[in-house]
Amino acid sequence: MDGMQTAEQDIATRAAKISARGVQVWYGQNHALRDVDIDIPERAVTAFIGPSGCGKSTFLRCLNRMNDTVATARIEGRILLDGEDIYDARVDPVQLRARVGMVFQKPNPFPKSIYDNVAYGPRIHGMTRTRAELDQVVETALRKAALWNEVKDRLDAPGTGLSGGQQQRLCIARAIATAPEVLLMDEPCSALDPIATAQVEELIDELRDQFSVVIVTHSMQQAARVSQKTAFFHLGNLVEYDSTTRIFTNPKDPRTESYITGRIG
Ligand SMILES: Nc1ncnc2c1ncn2[C@@H]1O[C@H](COP(=O)(O)OP(=O)(O)OP(=O)(O)O)[C@@H](O)[C@H]1O
Repeated sequence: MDGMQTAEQDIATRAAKISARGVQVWYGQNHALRDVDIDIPERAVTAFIGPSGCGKSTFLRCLNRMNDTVATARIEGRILLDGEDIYDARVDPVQLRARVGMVFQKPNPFPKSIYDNVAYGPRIHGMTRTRAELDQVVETALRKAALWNEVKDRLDAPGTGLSGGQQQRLCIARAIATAPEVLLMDEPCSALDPIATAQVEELIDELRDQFSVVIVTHSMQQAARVSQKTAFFHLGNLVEYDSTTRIFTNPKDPRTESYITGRIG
Protein backbone atom coordinates (compact mmCIF):
# COMPACT_ATOMS: atom_id res chain seq x y z
CA MET A 1 0.00 0.00 0.00
CA ASP A 2 2.87 2.35 0.82
CA GLY A 3 4.38 1.76 -2.60
CA MET A 4 1.06 2.53 -4.26
CA GLN A 5 0.56 5.71 -2.27
CA THR A 6 4.00 6.89 -3.20
CA ALA A 7 3.28 6.25 -6.88
CA GLU A 8 0.00 8.14 -6.61
CA GLN A 9 1.57 11.07 -4.80
CA ASP A 10 4.24 11.12 -7.46
CA ILE A 11 1.60 11.33 -10.20
CA ALA A 12 -0.36 13.95 -8.25
CA THR A 13 2.65 16.26 -8.25
CA ARG A 14 3.44 15.79 -11.92
CA ALA A 15 2.82 18.50 -14.48
CA ALA A 16 -0.42 18.27 -16.46
CA LYS A 17 0.17 17.12 -20.02
CA ILE A 18 -3.34 18.15 -21.01
CA SER A 19 -5.52 20.71 -19.22
CA ALA A 20 -9.14 21.15 -20.23
CA ARG A 21 -11.22 24.06 -18.96
CA GLY A 22 -14.92 24.61 -19.46
CA VAL A 23 -15.19 22.17 -22.35
CA GLN A 24 -18.69 21.85 -23.80
CA VAL A 25 -19.75 19.87 -26.84
CA TRP A 26 -22.97 19.98 -28.80
CA TYR A 27 -24.02 17.70 -31.67
CA GLY A 28 -26.67 19.91 -33.26
CA GLN A 29 -29.12 20.52 -30.38
CA ASN A 30 -27.76 17.67 -28.26
CA HIS A 31 -25.64 19.07 -25.43
CA ALA A 32 -23.37 16.02 -25.10
CA LEU A 33 -20.69 17.38 -22.77
CA ARG A 34 -21.03 20.05 -20.07
CA ASP A 35 -18.32 22.20 -18.63
CA VAL A 36 -15.50 19.68 -18.28
CA ASP A 37 -12.38 20.71 -16.34
CA ILE A 38 -9.59 18.16 -16.06
CA ASP A 39 -5.80 17.94 -15.79
CA ILE A 40 -4.36 14.81 -17.34
CA PRO A 41 -0.90 13.93 -15.98
CA GLU A 42 2.07 13.02 -18.09
CA ARG A 43 3.43 9.47 -18.10
CA ALA A 44 0.41 7.90 -16.46
CA VAL A 45 -2.73 6.09 -17.57
CA THR A 46 -6.00 7.97 -17.12
CA ALA A 47 -9.24 6.01 -17.53
CA PHE A 48 -12.60 7.51 -18.58
CA ILE A 49 -15.51 5.45 -17.28
CA GLY A 50 -19.28 5.88 -17.15
CA PRO A 51 -22.53 4.57 -18.59
CA SER A 52 -23.17 4.40 -22.31
CA GLY A 53 -23.78 7.80 -23.93
CA CYS A 54 -22.30 9.81 -21.03
CA GLY A 55 -19.78 11.56 -23.29
CA LYS A 56 -16.53 9.65 -22.67
CA SER A 57 -15.71 9.13 -26.35
CA THR A 58 -16.86 12.64 -27.19
CA PHE A 59 -14.39 14.09 -24.71
CA LEU A 60 -11.60 11.73 -25.80
CA ARG A 61 -12.13 12.86 -29.40
CA CYS A 62 -11.85 16.52 -28.32
CA LEU A 63 -8.29 15.84 -27.18
CA ASN A 64 -6.92 15.40 -30.70
CA ARG A 65 -9.63 17.32 -32.55
CA MET A 66 -11.21 14.23 -34.06
CA ASN A 67 -14.57 15.95 -33.55
CA ASP A 68 -13.49 18.47 -36.20
CA THR A 69 -14.50 15.80 -38.70
CA VAL A 70 -18.09 15.67 -37.36
CA ALA A 71 -20.09 18.35 -39.20
CA THR A 72 -22.72 18.82 -36.46
CA ALA A 73 -20.22 18.99 -33.58
CA ARG A 74 -19.55 22.33 -31.84
CA ILE A 75 -16.95 22.71 -29.12
CA GLU A 76 -16.44 25.47 -26.55
CA GLY A 77 -13.80 25.87 -23.87
CA ARG A 78 -10.06 25.41 -23.86
CA ILE A 79 -7.84 22.37 -24.15
CA LEU A 80 -4.15 22.96 -23.53
CA LEU A 81 -1.39 20.54 -24.52
CA ASP A 82 1.79 21.53 -22.67
CA GLY A 83 0.12 24.90 -22.09
CA GLU A 84 -0.76 25.53 -25.75
CA ASP A 85 -4.35 25.74 -26.93
CA ILE A 86 -4.91 22.88 -29.42
CA TYR A 87 -7.91 24.72 -30.92
CA ASP A 88 -5.81 27.77 -31.78
CA ALA A 89 -6.15 28.66 -35.48
CA ARG A 90 -2.39 28.20 -35.93
CA VAL A 91 -2.52 24.53 -34.89
CA ASP A 92 -2.56 22.06 -37.78
CA PRO A 93 -4.83 19.15 -36.76
CA VAL A 94 -2.72 16.67 -38.73
CA GLN A 95 0.41 17.70 -36.82
CA LEU A 96 -1.57 17.62 -33.59
CA ARG A 97 -2.68 14.03 -34.24
CA ALA A 98 0.96 13.00 -34.68
CA ARG A 99 1.53 14.30 -31.13
CA VAL A 100 -1.76 12.94 -29.79
CA GLY A 101 -2.22 9.52 -31.38
CA MET A 102 -5.36 7.42 -31.29
CA VAL A 103 -6.28 3.75 -31.19
CA PHE A 104 -9.87 2.78 -31.90
CA GLN A 105 -12.30 0.19 -30.59
CA LYS A 106 -12.12 -2.06 -33.62
CA PRO A 107 -8.64 -2.79 -34.93
CA ASN A 108 -8.47 -0.91 -38.23
CA PRO A 109 -5.18 -1.67 -40.01
CA PHE A 110 -4.87 -0.15 -43.47
CA PRO A 111 -5.14 -2.64 -46.37
CA LYS A 112 -1.36 -2.56 -46.65
CA SER A 113 1.57 -4.63 -45.43
CA ILE A 114 2.48 -4.79 -41.76
CA TYR A 115 5.55 -2.68 -42.55
CA ASP A 116 3.62 -0.04 -44.47
CA ASN A 117 1.00 0.27 -41.73
CA VAL A 118 3.68 1.29 -39.24
CA ALA A 119 5.71 3.32 -41.77
CA TYR A 120 2.65 5.35 -42.82
CA GLY A 121 2.86 8.13 -40.21
CA PRO A 122 6.66 8.54 -40.31
CA ARG A 123 6.40 8.76 -44.12
CA ILE A 124 3.68 11.42 -44.25
CA HIS A 125 5.45 13.45 -41.58
CA GLY A 126 8.83 13.11 -43.31
CA MET A 127 10.40 11.78 -40.15
CA THR A 128 13.16 9.72 -41.79
CA ARG A 129 15.57 10.30 -44.67
CA THR A 130 16.71 6.82 -45.58
CA ARG A 131 15.15 3.40 -45.84
CA ALA A 132 17.48 2.18 -43.08
CA GLU A 133 16.16 4.90 -40.75
CA LEU A 134 12.58 4.03 -41.61
CA ASP A 135 13.31 0.33 -40.99
CA GLN A 136 14.60 1.29 -37.57
CA VAL A 137 11.53 3.37 -36.71
CA VAL A 138 9.24 0.52 -37.80
CA GLU A 139 11.17 -2.04 -35.77
CA THR A 140 11.23 0.16 -32.67
CA ALA A 141 7.48 0.81 -32.85
CA LEU A 142 6.72 -2.89 -33.35
CA ARG A 143 8.97 -3.77 -30.40
CA LYS A 144 7.28 -1.19 -28.16
CA ALA A 145 3.93 -2.61 -29.21
CA ALA A 146 5.13 -6.10 -28.21
CA LEU A 147 4.54 -7.41 -31.74
CA TRP A 148 8.01 -7.54 -33.29
CA ASN A 149 8.79 -11.17 -32.52
CA GLU A 150 5.49 -12.32 -34.02
CA VAL A 151 5.83 -10.39 -37.29
CA LYS A 152 9.52 -9.80 -37.97
CA ASP A 153 9.63 -12.58 -40.57
CA ARG A 154 6.55 -11.41 -42.45
CA LEU A 155 6.67 -7.64 -42.56
CA ASP A 156 5.43 -7.70 -46.17
CA ALA A 157 2.29 -9.69 -45.32
CA PRO A 158 -0.99 -7.76 -45.11
CA GLY A 159 -1.80 -6.26 -41.71
CA THR A 160 -5.38 -7.44 -42.10
CA GLY A 161 -4.17 -11.07 -42.05
CA LEU A 162 -3.13 -10.88 -38.39
CA SER A 163 -5.31 -12.05 -35.49
CA GLY A 164 -7.55 -9.46 -33.83
CA GLY A 165 -5.18 -8.98 -30.92
CA GLN A 166 -2.19 -8.70 -33.23
CA GLN A 167 -4.08 -6.20 -35.41
CA GLN A 168 -4.77 -4.06 -32.36
CA ARG A 169 -1.09 -4.15 -31.36
CA LEU A 170 -0.27 -3.24 -34.98
CA CYS A 171 -2.58 -0.22 -34.66
CA ILE A 172 -0.80 0.71 -31.42
CA ALA A 173 2.55 0.38 -33.25
CA ARG A 174 1.19 2.59 -36.03
CA ALA A 175 0.08 5.19 -33.49
CA ILE A 176 3.39 5.25 -31.61
CA ALA A 177 5.57 5.26 -34.74
CA THR A 178 5.22 9.04 -35.02
CA ALA A 179 6.57 9.36 -31.45
CA PRO A 180 3.40 10.88 -29.99
CA GLU A 181 3.35 12.34 -26.50
CA VAL A 182 -0.21 11.25 -25.76
CA LEU A 183 -1.99 8.08 -26.78
CA LEU A 184 -5.80 8.07 -26.79
CA MET A 185 -7.47 4.66 -26.69
CA ASP A 186 -11.20 4.27 -27.24
CA GLU A 187 -12.20 0.91 -25.77
CA PRO A 188 -9.13 -0.72 -27.31
CA CYS A 189 -9.90 -4.21 -25.99
CA SER A 190 -13.63 -4.46 -26.61
CA ALA A 191 -13.16 -6.54 -29.78
CA LEU A 192 -10.47 -8.78 -28.25
CA ASP A 193 -10.55 -12.13 -26.48
CA PRO A 194 -9.33 -12.36 -22.86
CA ILE A 195 -5.78 -13.41 -23.80
CA ALA A 196 -5.34 -10.61 -26.34
CA THR A 197 -6.93 -8.21 -23.83
CA ALA A 198 -4.38 -9.20 -21.18
CA GLN A 199 -1.55 -8.64 -23.66
CA VAL A 200 -2.83 -5.19 -24.62
CA GLU A 201 -3.33 -4.27 -20.95
CA GLU A 202 0.23 -5.31 -20.19
CA LEU A 203 1.38 -3.22 -23.11
CA ILE A 204 -0.57 -0.17 -21.84
CA ASP A 205 1.20 -0.54 -18.52
CA GLU A 206 4.56 -0.44 -20.31
CA LEU A 207 3.58 2.49 -22.54
CA ARG A 208 3.02 4.78 -19.57
CA ASP A 209 6.78 4.93 -19.02
CA GLN A 210 6.92 7.07 -22.10
CA PHE A 211 3.46 8.36 -22.98
CA SER A 212 0.42 9.89 -21.37
CA VAL A 213 -2.26 7.30 -22.05
CA VAL A 214 -5.98 8.07 -21.90
CA ILE A 215 -8.28 5.07 -22.18
CA VAL A 216 -12.06 4.90 -22.48
CA THR A 217 -13.30 1.63 -21.08
CA HIS A 218 -16.59 -0.02 -20.22
CA SER A 219 -14.79 -2.40 -17.94
CA MET A 220 -14.29 -1.15 -14.42
CA GLN A 221 -11.94 -4.07 -13.80
CA GLN A 222 -9.86 -2.87 -16.71
CA ALA A 223 -9.83 0.71 -15.43
CA ALA A 224 -8.74 -0.55 -12.01
CA ARG A 225 -6.04 -2.75 -13.53
CA VAL A 226 -4.43 -0.32 -15.95
CA SER A 227 -5.00 3.24 -14.76
CA GLN A 228 -3.61 5.49 -12.06
CA LYS A 229 -6.26 8.19 -12.49
CA THR A 230 -9.96 7.67 -13.24
CA ALA A 231 -12.60 10.12 -14.43
CA PHE A 232 -16.26 9.16 -14.03
CA PHE A 233 -18.67 10.73 -16.53
CA HIS A 234 -22.46 10.73 -16.20
CA LEU A 235 -25.04 12.40 -18.49
CA GLY A 236 -22.45 14.66 -20.10
CA ASN A 237 -20.86 15.74 -16.81
CA LEU A 238 -17.47 14.89 -15.41
CA VAL A 239 -18.76 13.87 -11.99
CA GLU A 240 -15.57 12.85 -10.25
CA TYR A 241 -11.88 12.65 -11.07
CA ASP A 242 -9.36 11.23 -8.67
CA SER A 243 -6.75 8.55 -8.19
CA THR A 244 -8.04 5.20 -9.43
CA THR A 245 -7.69 3.71 -5.95
CA ARG A 246 -9.81 6.47 -4.46
CA ILE A 247 -12.50 6.24 -7.15
CA PHE A 248 -12.87 2.49 -6.64
CA THR A 249 -12.57 2.37 -2.85
CA ASN A 250 -13.84 5.66 -1.51
CA PRO A 251 -15.60 7.83 -4.11
CA LYS A 252 -16.97 11.18 -2.96
CA ASP A 253 -20.02 11.43 -5.21
CA PRO A 254 -23.01 9.12 -4.72
CA ARG A 255 -23.35 8.78 -8.52
CA THR A 256 -19.81 7.39 -8.73
CA GLU A 257 -20.56 5.03 -5.87
CA SER A 258 -23.75 3.82 -7.60
CA TYR A 259 -21.90 3.21 -10.85
CA ILE A 260 -18.95 1.34 -9.40
CA THR A 261 -21.21 -0.83 -7.28
CA GLY A 262 -23.34 -1.61 -10.35
CA ARG A 263 -26.47 0.34 -9.45
CA ILE A 264 -26.34 2.58 -12.52
CA GLY A 265 -25.00 1.79 -15.90
N1 LIG B 1 -20.99 11.75 -34.27
C1 LIG B 1 -22.04 12.04 -33.50
N2 LIG B 1 -23.09 12.73 -34.01
C2 LIG B 1 -24.15 13.03 -33.22
N3 LIG B 1 -24.26 12.70 -31.93
C3 LIG B 1 -23.24 12.03 -31.36
C4 LIG B 1 -22.08 11.65 -32.12
N4 LIG B 1 -21.24 11.00 -31.29
C5 LIG B 1 -21.85 10.94 -30.08
N5 LIG B 1 -23.05 11.57 -30.12
C6 LIG B 1 -23.98 11.73 -28.96
O1 LIG B 1 -23.28 12.34 -27.90
C7 LIG B 1 -23.63 11.73 -26.65
C8 LIG B 1 -22.38 11.17 -26.01
O2 LIG B 1 -21.90 10.09 -26.81
P1 LIG B 1 -20.48 9.41 -26.60
O3 LIG B 1 -20.26 8.46 -27.73
O4 LIG B 1 -19.47 10.43 -26.35
O5 LIG B 1 -20.73 8.59 -25.25
P2 LIG B 1 -19.91 7.43 -24.59
O6 LIG B 1 -19.94 7.70 -23.15
O7 LIG B 1 -18.60 7.28 -25.23
O8 LIG B 1 -20.83 6.19 -24.92
P3 LIG B 1 -20.45 4.67 -25.22
O9 LIG B 1 -19.92 4.15 -23.94
O10 LIG B 1 -21.78 4.06 -25.57
O11 LIG B 1 -19.48 4.66 -26.34
C9 LIG B 1 -24.69 10.70 -26.97
O12 LIG B 1 -25.94 11.31 -26.77
C10 LIG B 1 -24.45 10.40 -28.43
O13 LIG B 1 -25.64 10.00 -29.07
